[in-house]
Amino acid sequence: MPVSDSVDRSDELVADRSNATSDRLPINELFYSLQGEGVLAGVPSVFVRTSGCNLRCWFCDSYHTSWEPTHAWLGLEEVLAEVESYDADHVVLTGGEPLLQEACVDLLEALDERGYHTTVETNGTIYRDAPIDLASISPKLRTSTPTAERAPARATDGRGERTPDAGTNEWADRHEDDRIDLAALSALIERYEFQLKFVVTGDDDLAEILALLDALEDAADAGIRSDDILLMPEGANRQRLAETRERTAELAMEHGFRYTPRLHVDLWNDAPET
Ligand SMILES: C[S@@+](CC[C@H](N)C(=O)[O-])C[C@H]1O[C@@H](n2cnc3c(N)ncnc32)[C@H](O)[C@@H]1O
Ligand SMILES: Nc1nc2[nH]cc(C(=O)O)c2c(=O)[nH]1
Ligand code: SF4
Ligand SMILES: [Mg+2]
Repeated sequence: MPVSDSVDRSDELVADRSNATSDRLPINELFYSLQGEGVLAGVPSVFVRTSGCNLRCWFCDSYHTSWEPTHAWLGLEEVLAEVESYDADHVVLTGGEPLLQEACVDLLEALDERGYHTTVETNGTIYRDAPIDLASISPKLRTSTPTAERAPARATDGRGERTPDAGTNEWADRHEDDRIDLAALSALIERYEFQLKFVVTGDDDLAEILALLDALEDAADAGIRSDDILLMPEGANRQRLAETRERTAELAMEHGFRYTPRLHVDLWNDAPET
């Protein structure tokens, strides 16, 4: 279900409380696929993708929810009806940053009441109290921060007009300031079953991952097992994944962490709604 029918200024999606507190959600896409990442990789799932993000990773594979957010505002009942039209037990709420949206709590409660297993894909900067079966947390490392050299990439099919420097200067500082929130991360891992899924661009990321895990273990009243930590190769398309996946797998083995593939990219490259 392609629902990207309008373009909002990103600030409005992050800051507009009147929308955020309504029972409507800015939906960028809603589709049925296989969970492509993490401990539930391979599980048939309905994906509900909200628009709007408080960060701007240069590599974001969901450009139209972050750098140039597009969406339709759908009521809770409309979202539920669409979800229920698929024969699936698992729902993945993602974005953009889904936990920006206050209405996501009502959606998660309604999904829980209907017996769905819910995964929330989040960058870990926002905590909300909701029936979440798996908090799939992907804290952003400093190599995610946009710079003049690392600007948002164009999809291989040429979708979207992506000017290489779109918003880079404005967002670089904001992204760097906001990407790690130890209090939010602690609250998430204390309250929910979780996985910590790090996007790996190269060897330099590991020192930061290890330091963050140390800081989080000190801050949170929850244990972190190596099984909870997943390294995922950076790559929005097959070509890029081919460059990053082998080294990411080696790093996972060196440190006793899990490796997660990006099954949907292997299967469908960077096609929308997959
Ligand atoms: C688009 S994000 C939406 C959820 C949330 N904003 C987040 O970042 O976790 C969904 C997942 O895709 C990952 N991701 C985004 N772009 C990627 C890329 N180029 N390569 C690998 N993973 C990527 C994110 O780290 C996250 O785990
Ligand atoms: N198939 C598939 N699996 C996914 N797992 C997490 C995704 C996301 O964008 O959050 C995602 C996605 O976009 N597609
Ligand atoms: S936090 Fe998630 S949605 Fe936001 S820019 Fe980064 S990868 Fe994209
Ligand atoms: Mg995705």
